[in-house]
Amino acid sequence: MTDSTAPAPQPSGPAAGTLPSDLRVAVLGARGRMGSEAVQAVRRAEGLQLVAELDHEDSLEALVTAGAQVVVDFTVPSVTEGNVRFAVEHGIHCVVGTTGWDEEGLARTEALLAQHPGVGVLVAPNFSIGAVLAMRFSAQAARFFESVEIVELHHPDKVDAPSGTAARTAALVGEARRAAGVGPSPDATKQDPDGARGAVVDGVHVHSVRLRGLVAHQETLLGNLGEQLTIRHDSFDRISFMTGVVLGVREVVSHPGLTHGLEDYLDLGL
Ligand SMILES: NC(=O)C1=CN([C@@H]2O[C@H](COP(=O)(O)OP(=O)(O)OC[C@H]3O[C@@H](n4cnc5c(N)ncnc54)[C@H](OP(=O)(O)O)[C@@H]3O)[C@@H](O)[C@H]2O)C=CC1
Ligand SMILES: O=C(O)C1=N[C@H](C(=O)O)C[C@H](O)C1
Repeated sequence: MTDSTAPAPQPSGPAAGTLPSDLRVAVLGARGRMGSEAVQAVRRAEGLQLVAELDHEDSLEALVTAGAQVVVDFTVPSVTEGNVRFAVEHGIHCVVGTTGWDEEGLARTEALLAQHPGVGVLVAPNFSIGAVLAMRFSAQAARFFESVEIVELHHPDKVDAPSGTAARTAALVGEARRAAGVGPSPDATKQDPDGARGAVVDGVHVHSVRLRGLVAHQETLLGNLGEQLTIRHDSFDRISFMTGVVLGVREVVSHPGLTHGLEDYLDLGL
C-alpha cells in the first residue's frame, strides 16, 4: 500500500566509507522497535551498506530499485511470508526475525526457494546468542525430566502469543522427548475453563506473560521428584539481538535454501 503523503523510501547510493563490494542491505519494518535497531546495526557493521529503510506504506519495489542483496524483515506475522516471497522472486536473500511462521509457511517458502537456487532465507525466532543456547539446552535437558513447562514474558506491545521463541523451544523439547520415548508431563487437571494451564505446543504447556517494563524473557522449567532445573534467558535490551542479525546478514548469502534458526550458522560446540 502506498501513501502519497509519506516520505519516499530511502534508496541510497554508496555512502562515504563504503566499498563497491559491501553487501547491500535493506530493512523492512525500519521504524519499528526491532527494525530501527537493525538499521543502526547495519550502519555500524563493516562490510554492510544500508540501501533502503522501508515501512508498511512503502512499496516492496523499492528493494529492487535500491539494488538490495539482503533484506532484513522485522514486520508483522500477517505480511512476513509475502515479503519473503517478493524478495526471493527478485533474487534477494532474506534474514527474517518476524515471528508467527508455521510449518506450512516454512514449507511453502522452501518450495519457492527450490525454484530460485542460490537464494538464501534465514527464519530465526530469536537472534540473541543466549536465547539460541537456552533453546538448545532446553532440548538437551528435556528427556531427563518428568515435567517440562515454558514461561515466556514480554512487553505488552507484542502482538503474538505464544512468542516465536517459546513455540520453537516447545517444538524442540517435544521432538527430543518423543525421540527418547519420554511420555507427556504428568498433569491431573480435568477442568480448565479459563485456560489457566496455558497453550499446549507440541505437548508442552506454554504460559505467556505481558508486563510493562519487560523486553523478552523465557524460562524452561524442568521438574523431577525433589529437584528442579530452570533454564532462563533475559533480553534486557534489543541490542542483544543485533550480533545475530548482522551474522545472519553476512552468512545468508552463502547458505542457499531455507535455514530455520540461527544455530545452523553457529558452531555451538555441543
Ligand atoms: N527474531 C528475533 O530475535 C526477534 C523477533 N522479533 C519479532 O519481530 C517482529 C517485530 O517486532 P517489533 O519490532 O517489536 O514490532 P513493531 O510493531 O515495533 O514493528 C513492526 C514494524 O513493521 C511495520 N510494518 C507493518 N506492516 C508492514 C509491512 N507490510 N511492510 C513493512 N513494514 C510493516 C510496522 O509499521 P506500523 O507500526 O506503521 O504499522 C512497524 O514499524 C515481531 O514479529 C517480533 O516477534 C522481535 C524481537 C526479536
Ligand atoms: O516481540 C518480541 O519482542 C520478541 N519476539 C520474538 C519472539 O516472539 O520470540 C523474540 C524475542 O522473544 C522478542
